[in-house]
Amino acid sequence: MTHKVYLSLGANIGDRHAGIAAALELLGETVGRVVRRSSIIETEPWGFESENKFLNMCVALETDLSPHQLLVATQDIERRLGRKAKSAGGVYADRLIDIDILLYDDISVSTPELTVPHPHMRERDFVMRPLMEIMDGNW
Ligand SMILES: Nc1ncnc2c1ncn2[C@@H]1O[C@H](COP(=O)(O)OP(=O)(O)OP(=O)(O)O)[C@@H](O)[C@H]1O
Ligand SMILES: Nc1nc2c(c(=O)[nH]1)N=C(CO)CN2
Repeated sequence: MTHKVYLSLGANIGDRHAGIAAALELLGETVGRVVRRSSIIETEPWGFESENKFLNMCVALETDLSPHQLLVATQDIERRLGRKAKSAGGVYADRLIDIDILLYDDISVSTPELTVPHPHMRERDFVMRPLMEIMDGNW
């Protein structure tokens, strides 16, 4: 059974374009087919102070993974690309790559590890601008 998912990608340190390109490649290998990708935008850090601007984009994929399998896969990609610490308690930090699960079909998930739709997506311009570019009106 194939599911449609929307992800947000962000990077604000290192070679940001290379980080995003590597994440897209690994998503294609381990998650599923990338069916749409937004343009890449440069954005000011949101929710924390840093002099390092982000590159952000959104992608739509078709996947056979369950929501939790998808979270494990995206976190594995973050680790493989050198991301060290996870955020805790809403305190953000610079990151080589961040992959957030925005939407998974039309379902809601609410577990300690995973909340879908992503709880902060609507208030984040760096998510909504690229997402609107690639949404096909089914949400
Ligand atoms: N929809 C989701 N997508 C990705 N991670 C999620 C989601 N819902 C809950 N999480 C949890 O959030 C934890 C923190 O993830 P991370 O460090 O990437 O947060 P963040 O991206 O800095 O902050 P935010 O969650 O506000 O975007 C993860 O370990 C994961 O279990
Ligand atoms: N501009 C921008 N700001 C952020 C971002 C991000 O991807 N882009 N991610 C965060 C934690 O998920 C916190 N702040």
